[in-house]
Amino acid sequence: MTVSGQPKGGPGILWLSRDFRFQDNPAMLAALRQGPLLPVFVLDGQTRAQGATSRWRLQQALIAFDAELRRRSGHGLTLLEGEADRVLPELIRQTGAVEVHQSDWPAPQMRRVQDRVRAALKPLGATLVLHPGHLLAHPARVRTGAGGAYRVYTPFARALRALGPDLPVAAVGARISVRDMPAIPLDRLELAPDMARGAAVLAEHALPAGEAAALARLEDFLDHAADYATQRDRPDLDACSGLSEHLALGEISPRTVWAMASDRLRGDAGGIAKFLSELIWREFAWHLLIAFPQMAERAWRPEWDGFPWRGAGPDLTRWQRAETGMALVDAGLREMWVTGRMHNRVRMVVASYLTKHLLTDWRLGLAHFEDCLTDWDPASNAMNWQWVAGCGPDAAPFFRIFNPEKQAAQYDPQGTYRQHWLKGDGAQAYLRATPPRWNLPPDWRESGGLEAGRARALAAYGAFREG
Ligand SMILES: Cc1cc2nc3c(=O)[nH]c(=O)nc-3n(C[C@H](O)[C@H](O)[C@H](O)COP(=O)(O)OP(=O)(O)OC[C@H]3O[C@@H](n4cnc5c(N)ncnc54)[C@H](O)[C@@H]3O)c2cc1C
Repeated sequence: MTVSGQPKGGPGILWLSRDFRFQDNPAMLAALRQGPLLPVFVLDGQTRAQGATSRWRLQQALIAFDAELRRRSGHGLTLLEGEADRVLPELIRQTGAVEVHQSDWPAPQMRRVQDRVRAALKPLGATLVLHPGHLLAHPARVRTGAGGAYRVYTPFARALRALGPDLPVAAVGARISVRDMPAIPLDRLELAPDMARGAAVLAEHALPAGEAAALARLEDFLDHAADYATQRDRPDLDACSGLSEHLALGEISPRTVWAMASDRLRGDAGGIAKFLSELIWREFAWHLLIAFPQMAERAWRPEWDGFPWRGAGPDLTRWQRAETGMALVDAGLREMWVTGRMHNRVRMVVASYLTKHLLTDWRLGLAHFEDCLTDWDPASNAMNWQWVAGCGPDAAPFFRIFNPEKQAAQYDPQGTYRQHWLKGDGAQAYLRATPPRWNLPPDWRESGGLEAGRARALAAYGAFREG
């Protein structure tokens, strides 16, 4: 065993999977204490299994990180292909390093890879050292009185606030020493060749990637956060932070976001306080996923495993193609297809429509979001889908069925958002971005059926309850 933090003379291997940043990055600091930094990204099966859009966004994160690394050191990121439990031991043999440092991404798929890497490093006398960085607080800190996981947001949030999130660590220096290794050139990387919509459309509408963009976005949001609490549910306004994809990839740490937002709390009339409580929702999602790693596959409440969800079929296809005929639902799905983003309020309406009016299995909706979102996050996606479907912890009850028309009237009162995506420039962009084989009509068509869908959902729920 080696003691982390002691210089060994070899390079300090930093195995990146998320957390592409130079601020608040304990794993990078620890690797730098070993010697010159050797930052490695391993293009493995687990990465290729991600949805196409999040792979595309990951590529943007890698490019931005590599550019900043070159600015600070003159050398780039080492990109290698293969399974991490073969690639990393080989790197250990080549370099003589004895530790691999990683910022922990506590997703079940990464846990499996980490276990395999640990086993492969052991015969070489090398170790995998995991560092915090993806969450506000180390998961072991926030426990119930009995030492278990919370199941309800409010007591979880209270406990986290009482303990206080961990503090960010010092930023890495402006100049660092980086070890250059033969690697796949980043400009040859094509992480999402299978993306069903044109990457060009996504590139045109995507937000800038990288740590500098994340910090600028946060600063800008904090300058205008006063109205966040009252306007965050309005998809027609630009009231939200847009930070989720930066957080999903760790281009900024939640601890930095918390610290910078908390500094501005004084004098704020509730906007920033509400924003901090949303950040705790992200933390709660990870808390749940760590406690229940099957959260993306199985209902949190086991009794819901027997609910008669419908599988794939024409309803799902129409939903995926934004052809349901429900204005707010189709507008949201079009927004996601073109930009890789969807407003939170609209996500709830879209998910409710699929799982309730169309009685379709929430896992099919979750998979479509996973394929289409630039901010895909396994914890937030699974928690929210289960929340909407009614089968998760602290979930909205199944009989709470969002009415897309009422939601639209309340949250898009002038119809600007719907107009843009169904008839305006957004509609044109959407039609350009859809595969020709979908053969979509040029004009969006409205359809009815809300009441029938609601009645069918309630009847299915009633029969399910009666057993
Ligand atoms: C069905 C469904 C699926 C979702 N899938 C994802 C996903 O894959 N990835 C993802 O990051 N978010 C997901 N969300 C949560 C939420 O919609 C997005 O985090 C939010 O829209 C991001 O925009 P923003 O950064 O401007 O948010 P802001 O309103 O500015 O909120 C600030 C931050 O708080 C966190 N946050 C806000 N709302 C939620 C929430 N409901 N759950 C968890 N964290 C939240 C995010 O990190 C966000 O960046 C999902 C929501 C629903 C209803």
